[in-house]
Amino acid sequence: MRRDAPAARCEGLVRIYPSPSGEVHALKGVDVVVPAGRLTAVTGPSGSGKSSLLRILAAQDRPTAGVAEVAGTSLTGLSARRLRALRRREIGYVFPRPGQNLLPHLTGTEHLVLAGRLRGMGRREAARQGAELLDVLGLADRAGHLPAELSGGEQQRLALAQAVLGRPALVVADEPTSELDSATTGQLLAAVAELTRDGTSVVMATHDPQAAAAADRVVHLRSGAVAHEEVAGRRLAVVDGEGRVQLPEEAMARFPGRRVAVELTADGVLLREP
Ligand SMILES: Nc1ncnc2c1ncn2[C@@H]1O[C@H](COP(=O)(O)OP(=O)(O)OP(=O)(O)O)[C@@H](O)[C@H]1O
Repeated sequence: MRRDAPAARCEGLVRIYPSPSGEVHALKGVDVVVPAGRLTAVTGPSGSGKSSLLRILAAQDRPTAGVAEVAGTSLTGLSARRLRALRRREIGYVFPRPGQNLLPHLTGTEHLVLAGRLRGMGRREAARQGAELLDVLGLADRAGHLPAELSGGEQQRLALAQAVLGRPALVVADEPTSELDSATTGQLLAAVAELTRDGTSVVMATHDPQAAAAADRVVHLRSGAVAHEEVAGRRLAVVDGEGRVQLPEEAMARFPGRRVAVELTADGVLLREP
């Protein structure tokens, strides 16, 4: 994969779930770029579509409409077999609960050897890279331990090592710090920062302000659409391909009649109450 290209991107992503009480429009045309070698956080209230977006980027689900690409490959047109192969090679996934990521009867090293084998690596190479990763993530002295002998934070760092082994194009983490306290969250985020410095691309859903603050880019969802992004401390509204922008909630209050007069000025675009 070209490391200057984005690790993943999606455009006009729509996900509609059928349900007995009617359709649920979880994603309503989402455009997101996940830059390579960076941590991108996806935030937003409960039900705003974070997991729906991440499941599609992780090739675990298909969109109803729109484009999703990982490492330059469109996920939408792939057969189930090719999607599975891409997922195995190019995507690492971390679940929210430490126990969901690990098998109770495998040691740290055995988890990493298995992850490497699934990515097509030889046992010896997987063990070598696994040992390197455990060292980077501060788990070298836990290599022979079973998950039950690790703390929640250590389990999540092992899950991260497992997701990163073999350098997939994208690591997707759904609320990986949700069950960790502030100190162990800090250790996990430091581990993520170490990995992104080394070129790993991570997209992480989170409710945790500490985790969002550690990200290079924050994509904030509201009701299935991108409300705004934060890059280098600046809040940016997102204009989609059709020219739609979500106004900040504070700005919505200015337009109770839901109609605006749009004026192009020398230095921008002005929205006024008509
Ligand atoms: N399989 C499904 N079938 C029907 N509706 C679903 C399904 N999965 C999610 N939804 C609905 O889609 C919307 C978005 O859900 P999603 O899980 O993506 O939100 P979220 O931002 O990750 O929420 P949370 O922070 O609570 O995990 C919600 O209204 C949810 O109830």
